[in-house]
Amino acid sequence: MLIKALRRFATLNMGYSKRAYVAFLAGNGDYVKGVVGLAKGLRKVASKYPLVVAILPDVPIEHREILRSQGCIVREIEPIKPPENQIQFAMAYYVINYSKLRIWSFEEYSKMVYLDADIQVYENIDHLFDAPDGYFYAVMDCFCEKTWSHSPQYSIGYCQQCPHEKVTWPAEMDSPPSLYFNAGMFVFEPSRVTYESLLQTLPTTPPTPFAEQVIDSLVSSLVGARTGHHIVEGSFTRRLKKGNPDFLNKFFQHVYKPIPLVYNLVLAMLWRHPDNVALENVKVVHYCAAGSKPWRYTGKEFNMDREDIKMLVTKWWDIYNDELLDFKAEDPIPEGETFSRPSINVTMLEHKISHIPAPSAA
Ligand SMILES: O=c1ccn([C@@H]2O[C@H](COP(=O)(O)OP(=O)(O)O[C@H]3O[C@H](CO)[C@H](O)[C@H](O)[C@H]3O)[C@@H](O)[C@H]2O)c(=O)[nH]1
Ligand SMILES: O[C@H]1[C@H](O)[C@@H](O)[C@H](O)[C@@H](O)[C@H]1O
Ligand SMILES: [Mn+2]
Repeated sequence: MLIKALRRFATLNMGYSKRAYVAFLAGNGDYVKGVVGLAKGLRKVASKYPLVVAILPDVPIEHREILRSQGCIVREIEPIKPPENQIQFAMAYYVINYSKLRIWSFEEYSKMVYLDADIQVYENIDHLFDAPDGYFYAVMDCFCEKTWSHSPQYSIGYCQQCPHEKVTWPAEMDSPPSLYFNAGMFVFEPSRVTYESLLQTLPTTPPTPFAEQVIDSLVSSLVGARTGHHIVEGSFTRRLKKGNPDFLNKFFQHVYKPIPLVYNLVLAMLWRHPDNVALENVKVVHYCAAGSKPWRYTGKEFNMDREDIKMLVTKWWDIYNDELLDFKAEDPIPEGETFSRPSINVTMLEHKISHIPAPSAA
């Protein structure tokens, strides 16, 4: 009896101590290449933890097989369809991203690092798992690109990456918006309670254009600052003027801890805030700028002919094409991954990641 109970405790405890990276894949398009590249990249930097891929039912069997053959743990998830009012506001392209919320239900893992399929990891980041529990860690976003033209931040030229030197937040617009993270990479703790709360909060959350991560053409006309359109006052427009955060940003607002941008280099930082970026220190690159997905890269889009971009695209392909990085039968079976104790001192890590990076120290 006692032995049985102890065994059960040990199993539960082992389950609790599991850690993994997690990516998200939808559709039958070419994003599967991104996930394959990511799996190989994580192998190259000798990550100790497996890559779980949360896939929607529309991912074809052949793509699932490719992922398994690359050592990924494939987990099908049910799509999450946001309420109608949110679909009409969110950019269609991002609507599938609500399904990402399912990863909070992966409770057999105590901590996970989410990575978009258009991310590559160039240096080992396993130490992120040792960050103190109870927070949501991610990198602060940049508001300078056209994709942000719907936002009040963009309309007045304000960016949290250089809040003081360029534009200050106008007093008539209340307090400045809270820190906003890019949801392409984050460290989180799966939990049923959080998961249920996320799903329950979703229908009551005001619609936003970056879907799970705010606002579209109607909204930008409501904001009106740039277009000169009439602003209809109301609680909705007041929220917009403050910078209505997208769903995850709003949900985790009070536990969000910014980490240095080396953990998620949003490519536009290279031309929007070059002083903040020391490319040689960057560990994780997010190919999110228009035209930068390595598997679709042509070099023709705006800024895509830059030398640093060409170098980063080549670097991605080198990993993707490297057969030595393919998963081999003798490689450890990822499902068994657990950990025993933190590999680095937690206090050191806390110090390392809990500050907002100074512009020159990125
Ligand atoms: O056809 C597709 C399109 C997207 N995706 C998945 O969805 C992710 C998000 O798409 P992109 O990477 O193309 O988009 P961005 O990087 O511009 O998106 C950012 O904003 C989004 C808002 O919904 C999400 O928060 C996303 O994680 C964040 O990085 C992809 O990485 C990929 O994992 C697919 O699997 N198939
Ligand atoms: O948060 C946003 C979002 O991820 C967009 O898709 C990307 O194009 C932007 O550059 C980024 O700031
Ligand atoms: Mn992305």
